[in-house]
Amino acid sequence: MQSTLAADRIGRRCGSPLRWPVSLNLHSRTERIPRFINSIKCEQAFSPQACVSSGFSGPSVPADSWYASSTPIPRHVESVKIAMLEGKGRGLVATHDIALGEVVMATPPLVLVTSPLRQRPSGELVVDEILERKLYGSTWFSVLYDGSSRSSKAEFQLAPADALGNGSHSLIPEPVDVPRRAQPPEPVVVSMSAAVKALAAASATSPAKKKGFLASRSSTGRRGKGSAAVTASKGGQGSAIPEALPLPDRREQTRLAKVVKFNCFGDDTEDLAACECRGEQPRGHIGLWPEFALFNHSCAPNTTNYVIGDSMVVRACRPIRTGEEVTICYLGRPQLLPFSRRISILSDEYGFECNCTRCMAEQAHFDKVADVYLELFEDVNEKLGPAFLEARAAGDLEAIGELQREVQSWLRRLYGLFRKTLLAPDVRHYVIASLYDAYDLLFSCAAALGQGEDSSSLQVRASEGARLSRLIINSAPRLLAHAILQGVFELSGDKEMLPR
Ligand SMILES: C[S@@+](CC[C@H](N)C(=O)[O-])C[C@H]1O[C@@H](n2cnc3c(N)ncnc32)[C@H](O)[C@@H]1O
Repeated sequence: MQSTLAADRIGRRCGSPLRWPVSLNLHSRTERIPRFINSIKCEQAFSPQACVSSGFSGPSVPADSWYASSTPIPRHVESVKIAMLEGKGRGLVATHDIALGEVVMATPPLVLVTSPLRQRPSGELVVDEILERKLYGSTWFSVLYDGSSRSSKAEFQLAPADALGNGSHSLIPEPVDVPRRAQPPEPVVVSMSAAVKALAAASATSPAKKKGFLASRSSTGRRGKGSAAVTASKGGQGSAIPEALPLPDRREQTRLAKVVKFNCFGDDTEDLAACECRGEQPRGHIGLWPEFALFNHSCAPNTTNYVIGDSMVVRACRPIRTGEEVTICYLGRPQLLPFSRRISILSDEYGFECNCTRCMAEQAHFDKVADVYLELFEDVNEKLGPAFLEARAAGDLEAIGELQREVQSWLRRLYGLFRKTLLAPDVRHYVIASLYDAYDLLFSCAAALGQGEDSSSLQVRASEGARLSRLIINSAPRLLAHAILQGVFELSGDKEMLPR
């Protein structure tokens, strides 16, 4: 969930694609968006209406208004309810059949720290805001997961949206036996300079805070990076929080920091297409959306999520049946890492062994292709990718051609193995998703060499897949491997991706 905190380290430790930001190697995300949207929807203008008619709208939420102006997004939590799930603590399950593209949840933050595009503020700022604004008085902090199994057993239910009025936000979970209604707290926005001052004052008077869980993780050097703004509720229980609420003791502060670590969500950008429609500048952000924090993880999730305005919006990316668990992916970009890397991140950073269908499928067949696959992955990210960037900067077309041939030969070897080992199609698709960087590199080589779209050469066929993948990444920054696969294999056709 705290992709911000994890991702910084993942890049260094695993040599993940974050080291070589493939998705930024040709254009920035913002620059690419209109280009790829145009390429797929040339018959439709890119407008709020186009968004709505192309599947952005959910039947139960009037989503068209979300994209027309920078109006607040109404809270929507009715499609899911809390359930106890074996081995996972609590999770969210569908209360009705959910269609592809339907809004599963739209929920406001308890606290949100924003920054300029492609800068993610540190999670420590979230902790600081919680302390500074006395948000620790919110009932949420007594029920959200804090790393202890006890916390994942706390029973409560989501307050119905209609009880709170249209456009208002509950920051209060409903205890199971004692239904409670609360007035929504008014959000406040403070400038970063105020937040930084408060931070300095608080750290001077409260040494304990520095020792908090996140404080010990400040080696990422992201704390306070760039200018940022903070949106927070005035108090987790609205006016119910007494002004004189004492600062939590050191132990409780450490626990609060853990709640932030396990439940915060951060990204480099908000949804670019939605921002364009709403006339807003996309921002980097990190925040705590308590209702959203109840989703468990899957490496092949059935939803995608992104921030519009200040709200976290979750949409189904495949049909979901009543009672089925609704999942998100905690990994962000590392979702395209090979299985062995993913499970170690989830275990190290999030404290659980992932046994989602994708991990199980890959685990069962992985040994058949593991060596070649991991070698290729390393080679592309550690050697060939950086070499391409260098060659392109130097205008060395010969070197680019050489790199292109090298990636092609890697892929031929791997596909040869696929054929020999009769890898199950679903596993093969998952493995190919993790080869996104290799395809992206082929596309980049082809583009740098000025190779045309009409050629039937491998690199151009591969580039189609890579372009589709990019399209999906751009329109849903929380990228989904299975969505990419759907795009690549259903639109291009599976065979098109095979080297000949
Ligand atoms: C943001 S919380 C999700 C909600 C949490 N299950 C609860 O009871 O509050 C993240 C934590 O949920 C658990 N979790 C999430 N996805 C899981 C999965 N696929 N398998 C096992 N545990 C999972 C892990 O303990 C993880 O650190």
